[in-house]
Amino acid sequence: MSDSPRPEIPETHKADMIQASLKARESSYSPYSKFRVGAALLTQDKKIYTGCNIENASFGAAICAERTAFVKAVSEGHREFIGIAVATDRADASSPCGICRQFMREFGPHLAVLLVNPDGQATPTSLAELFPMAFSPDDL
Ligand SMILES: O=c1ccn([C@H]2C[C@H](O)[C@@H](CO)O2)c(=O)[nH]1
Repeated sequence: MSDSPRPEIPETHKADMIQASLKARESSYSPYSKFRVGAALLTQDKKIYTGCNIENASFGAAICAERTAFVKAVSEGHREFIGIAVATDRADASSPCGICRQFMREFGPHLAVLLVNPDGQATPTSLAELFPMAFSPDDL
């Protein structure tokens, strides 16, 4: 692990990111788990892409909110990101799954992560903290 300071979402965008993640959560298609997740991803040039989890009758075909947001942003030409806010219905918030951590790591280790609860309270962390010693493009 590196000793570099934790990356942060700029104060100018924090409230918008929190609100965008909570709003994206409302689009969650989660009839099976009933676990709603919304994500808001901030690109280097300060655009916000949102995503929600989208489940499927073939359970393994579900996609998480974080990856939905990344897929939308990358497919619009973005490759560099500042941070992501992730909102769930849990009062103590919850943390991105392992597949999403790997997916996010592809686009760099310096990602700020905000874990948002339904009241909009946000716990700051980072991808480096959530996913130390990751397998990354540098390994290939
Ligand atoms: O980081 C995560 C973890 C889970 N989910 C979704 C997948 C599934 O629809 C539901 C329950 O696992 O939550 C996300 O969107 N992001």
